[in-house]
Amino acid sequence: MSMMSMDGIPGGGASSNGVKGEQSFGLEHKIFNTGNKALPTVQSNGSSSNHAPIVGDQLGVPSITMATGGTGHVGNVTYMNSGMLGPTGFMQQNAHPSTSVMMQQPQNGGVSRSSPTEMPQGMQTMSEDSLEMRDYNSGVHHMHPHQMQMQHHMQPQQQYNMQYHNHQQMQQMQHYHQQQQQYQQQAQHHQMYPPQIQQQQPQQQGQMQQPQQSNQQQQSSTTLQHINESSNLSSAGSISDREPEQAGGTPQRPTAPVTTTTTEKKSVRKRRRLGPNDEQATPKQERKITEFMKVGEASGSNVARCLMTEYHQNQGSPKRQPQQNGSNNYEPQQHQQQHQQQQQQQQQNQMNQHDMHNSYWDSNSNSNQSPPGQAGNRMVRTIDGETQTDSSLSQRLQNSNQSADEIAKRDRIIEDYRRQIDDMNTKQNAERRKYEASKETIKRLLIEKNMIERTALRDKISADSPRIGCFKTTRIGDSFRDQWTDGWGFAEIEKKQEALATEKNDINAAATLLKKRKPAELERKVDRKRPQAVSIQIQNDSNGMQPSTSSNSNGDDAIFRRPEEPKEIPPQEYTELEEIYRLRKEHLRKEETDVAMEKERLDKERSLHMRELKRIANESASQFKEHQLLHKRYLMLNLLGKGGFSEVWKAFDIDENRYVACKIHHVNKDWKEEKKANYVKHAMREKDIHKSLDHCRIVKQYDLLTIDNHSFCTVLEYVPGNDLDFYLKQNKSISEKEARSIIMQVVSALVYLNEKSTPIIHYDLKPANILLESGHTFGAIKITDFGLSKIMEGENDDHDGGIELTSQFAGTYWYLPPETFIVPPPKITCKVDVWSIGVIFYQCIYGKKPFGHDLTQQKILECNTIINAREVIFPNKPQVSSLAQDFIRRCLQYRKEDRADVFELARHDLIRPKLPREAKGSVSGIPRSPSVNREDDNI
Ligand SMILES: Nc1ncnc2c1ncn2[C@@H]1O[C@H](COP(=O)(O)OP(=O)(O)OP(=O)(O)O)[C@@H](O)[C@H]1O
Repeated sequence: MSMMSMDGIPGGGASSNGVKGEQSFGLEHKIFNTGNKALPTVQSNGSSSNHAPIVGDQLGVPSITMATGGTGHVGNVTYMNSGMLGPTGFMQQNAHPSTSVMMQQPQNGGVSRSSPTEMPQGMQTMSEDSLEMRDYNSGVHHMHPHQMQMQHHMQPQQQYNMQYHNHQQMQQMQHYHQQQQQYQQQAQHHQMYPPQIQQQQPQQQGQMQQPQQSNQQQQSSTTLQHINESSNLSSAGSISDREPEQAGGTPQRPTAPVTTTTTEKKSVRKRRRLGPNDEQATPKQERKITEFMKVGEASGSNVARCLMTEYHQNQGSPKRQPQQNGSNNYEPQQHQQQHQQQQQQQQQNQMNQHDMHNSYWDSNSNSNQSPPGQAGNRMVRTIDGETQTDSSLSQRLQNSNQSADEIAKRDRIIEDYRRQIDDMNTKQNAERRKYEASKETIKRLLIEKNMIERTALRDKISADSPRIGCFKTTRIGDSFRDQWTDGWGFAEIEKKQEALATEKNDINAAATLLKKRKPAELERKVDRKRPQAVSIQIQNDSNGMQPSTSSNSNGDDAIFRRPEEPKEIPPQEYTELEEIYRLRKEHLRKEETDVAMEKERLDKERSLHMRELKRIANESASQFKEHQLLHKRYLMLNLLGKGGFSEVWKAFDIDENRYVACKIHHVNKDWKEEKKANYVKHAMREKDIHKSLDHCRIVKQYDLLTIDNHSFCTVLEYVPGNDLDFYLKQNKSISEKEARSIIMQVVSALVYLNEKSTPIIHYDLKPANILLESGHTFGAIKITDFGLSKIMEGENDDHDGGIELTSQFAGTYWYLPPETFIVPPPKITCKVDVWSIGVIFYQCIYGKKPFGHDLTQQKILECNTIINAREVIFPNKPQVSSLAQDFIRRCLQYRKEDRADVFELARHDLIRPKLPREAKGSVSGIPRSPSVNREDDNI
């Protein structure tokens, strides 16, 4: 935290009403900047030589501490948080964080009481002579920032030195007096020149101010001319180290010229920075100046501003200029107004002074009595020996000049900042335009891509329809219905199958006949033990003797006669034919398998095709088919599916650059209000529950939007693959390993739901709500659809406890446990989901549901199928491990009290993490499932 302080700034002598500053006062202003607001507090304590407290703001912005003082009295003005314009109208300035500035302006030889011991160590060590850099042509000080910074550190040293060399300075005053008389004449001449500094802001002065301006220009010109002509300050003055109470109203005048020694030169060099009014301060007048300062707070006194301006001139980087109300906004116009006011007040003051030209800067003087001052910081002071007013006026002129420089400099800096801000705004706007344009481009490309995909899909559907089939609207009774009609693909397969069947029959027949014509020797070889009668029969057959079917055989009966038995063929021929028929049968079997597989593929294609046709029909009927942009963010791409009261769209989140699934809930306009309210209630509950969930096996819910009076949308994580239901419809069943992998993940999600402070029952676990990320069953899954889920709020989730089942008979019956069908329903627990897991596992492995597989929901209800589902029966095929069967059995326990809970499932040997053999049963405190023998695990 840095601090800047100005000690010894004259307070009373420079008052705007012309009262000479003989007062001693202590004044402390503090502005505690809280964010953008500076809260001024004014303390007038009358203390002398009060160094401003080192106060810093917590925001790392330098605080400015200014101390104004009369003779030996210092009024401290502390501004915190880098305000540039304090409550008194003083201009404040940011300091470099490492910069501390102490400026003194002894008043008419008065000496600040700042003691060396009070100075920070670093402030006492700087050389003072090397830092001034003046532009003699312009009369304006230009200092390298580094030099300015060094000056800041130098001032306390000067102050210190002045206190110890006042007596030498007194001796020099006589000499200065003589010089000043010459300078007065020159100054009167220079007064006539227009000030350069005024030319910097001519346009900012109003028309009404023109007369004052010209006057002011004269004043400034004087100062500037002095600066032009003075490289070193010729100063003399009544610099006194008297204590305030000793200081009289009139400063002591030097009595005789004194030859300046080297030591004296140094001392003069040190003291030249004392303010002109230091000695004039008296306790009596302190009150007045205090009042002035108070007035200055309101009006922004000229003197205070001059002092502050001088102070600011020593600062390297004016940055923020708070308004008088304390805000830290950049206000160059405010600067200019202040500048104008300042100039006017200066003119007023200067007009009241009759002998104001007693001092000037002698650019050509190399007088040793005028030590080279530091630019900006050095208070060049000449004293005419007659009045203190002259020197203070001269000082004020200089201050005014410096103030004008500083203001102009600040204006330039502010202008720079403004330009930078404008540039940044322009860049930002350009970036924003680019961003918007890229969003538009992404949107356009996505729509284009989607249109291409849609077209391709529709083309494919159209092309596939004749082969696979399509829905045809047919009249059934009074109504029309879409009925499925298979395409030629199925007919072809049928034909193939028929052809194969015919061929198979032919081969079988031929093979049978061949057997009958089997040569006897082959027969004998094959079956030597064959009974004689059979042998004779064969011989008869081979001789063409037909057994008579009727005793009465005549020509008319010939057509009814049994065909003659084929004659025996030679063994070679028989063997060849037999081989041919056998091979043909084998081939037929292969062909039959191929056709069966083709048929299966076609069936899958058909279910996909049917789903796609339905989807396209729903998509075409949807109000979102035209790539709507919901909430200027979610670009609707294509319909994923339609549920009971909702449709799920694949969308692209333009803000987050990701695909999402937008589930749009529609409230039917024709519903009764009660039903609407109930639906919305459920949807809201789904949203609330889902929103709180964050698990890798649960689809995330990102957002909820209202679309119109009848629909709203939940934005969900998009899962690219199909759901398990569709997969099972396509593949009938999956392997136990794959099923176990899916169940393991579902259990993991359920454990998460049950570990929450208020456990959640999903209540609608089924293959359709298990999404397969990769589209197949050997990848990750995510569960979704919390539309029927329930929170176990305030309920005890033990075996006997549970929550009321408020929505009985909602859900999918094949997957719901018996207790949900009992009327009235008992309390339900998370074991509802455990039952569902058992059904899903069973269905995955065996390709059918354990209870009511072929029944409709309605039938299940009517037949009390689930209420009677007391025991699960496992088919012989496919072979399933006893572990898996045990797992299913634990899930499908009829009584919920006997059923495993989610945590027990997680501990089941089938799915629990496999640990090293030696650690089994002891790690993580998970006991082995007692009813299962791991040796049986043959998965
Ligand atoms: N987050 C998602 N990512 C990808 N597809 C999804 C997502 N959520 C749902 N779907 C798909 O959208 C379709 C419709 O989903 P929805 O949940 O509405 O269907 P449902 O479960 O059959 O209907 P209901 O809600 O009436 O039970 C399904 O095919 C489902 O696979």
